[in-house]
Amino acid sequence: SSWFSGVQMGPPDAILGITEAFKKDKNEKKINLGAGTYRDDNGNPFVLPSVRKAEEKIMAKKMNKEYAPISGIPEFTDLAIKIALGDDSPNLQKKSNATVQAISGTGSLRIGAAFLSKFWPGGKDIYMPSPTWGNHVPVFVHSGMTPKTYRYYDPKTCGFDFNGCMEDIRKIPAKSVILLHACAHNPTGVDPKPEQWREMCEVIKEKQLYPFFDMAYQGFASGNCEKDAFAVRLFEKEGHQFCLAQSFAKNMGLYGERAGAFSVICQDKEEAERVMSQVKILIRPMYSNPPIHGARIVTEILSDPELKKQWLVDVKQMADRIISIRKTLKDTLVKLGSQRSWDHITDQIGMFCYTGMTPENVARLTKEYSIYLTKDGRISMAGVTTKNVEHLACGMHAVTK
Ligand SMILES: Cc1ncc(COP(=O)(O)O)c(CN[C@](O)(C(=O)O)[C@@H](O)C(=O)O)c1O
Repeated sequence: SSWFSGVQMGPPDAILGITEAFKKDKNEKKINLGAGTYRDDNGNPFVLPSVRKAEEKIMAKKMNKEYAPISGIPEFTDLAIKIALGDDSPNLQKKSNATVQAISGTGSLRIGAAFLSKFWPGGKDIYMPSPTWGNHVPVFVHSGMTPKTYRYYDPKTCGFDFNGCMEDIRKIPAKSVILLHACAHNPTGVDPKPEQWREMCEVIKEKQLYPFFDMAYQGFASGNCEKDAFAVRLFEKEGHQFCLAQSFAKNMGLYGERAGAFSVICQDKEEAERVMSQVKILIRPMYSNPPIHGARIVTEILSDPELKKQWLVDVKQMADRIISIRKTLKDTLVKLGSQRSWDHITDQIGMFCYTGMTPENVARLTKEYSIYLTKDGRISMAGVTTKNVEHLACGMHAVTK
């Protein structure tokens, strides 16, 4: 027998495996609503004009291919944390942030999980919203932390279970870590309202909990970077120390470039320097130093006022298409005579719509209509276009009436 005869075949990834199945389907009316990757109204991947311009500028500079520092390209990390916290951030003035470049959002979360697993002084439980992004659990489990949940989604309204959420947060033991989606919650598309964020901010401080923000959609949710960073900036203003995972995969369309950043907002500059030194010690044996091209693109865009202006147009264009196709989908379901309420399709925000469809509904949609989505009924709205929305609405109406 061979060395690895004991290795079992593992299941396909719940999200990325959908695309594999979609590719095998021969039906020309097939629709892929699985992975959270933006598509234009012709169903094609979208490279932002601001990204193309930034790449031209980078090529013209004929830069070398030297290693980046372990903590990444310094201009990139400065610009990344600045767009998150805003120009007048008190922590940026004090330089009390320890920010490293990471392998996109997943890599930021993974470094954060490894850091907290080793240095968090409290319990190693991390409280996540229920439901949360499928990959959150393995990222923290592989890093030695124990995932727990707090109520977040209300299946009755397909909206936010604010009361349940607050009740559960109040019960979390002091000095626990709580994971918060900064905007565009995945998979539900349900975000707290500003006044609800204020109450959550209060109770998280009162209960001495440590926020870990995952901000993978800044600018992509509402089309406005400031608006989408509301929760992170509120917590900073209210004096929380927290950590933050950022991704430029969606808001700059840099999926495969893997550009992201991980930050720990510390007490002061001296503490940030100690934390930074330990985060670098974690990174070095993981992948030594990060990829340079994506970080250079982000740096070009965020450091050049003209390119940044173009980017804000590009990201708002993506957000606006999602928002408008939500309305088209809902209106088409109503036009087809569906008796169900589909208000949540337009109430929810960001890449995803948590439709409320059951695994049986999903199985029929895939089998009978070649429509591919995750078993939990989540659809990536980016996969919906004016060309396929009719087919999608027909399928959704047929399986839910
Ligand atoms: C909340 C959240 N956090 C972090 C990430 C990581 O993203 P990246 O490492 O590419 O920067 C995603 C991406 N989630 C997906 O959009 C999704 O849920 O389909 C998809 O890209 C994925 O990897 O699953 C996410 O939705």
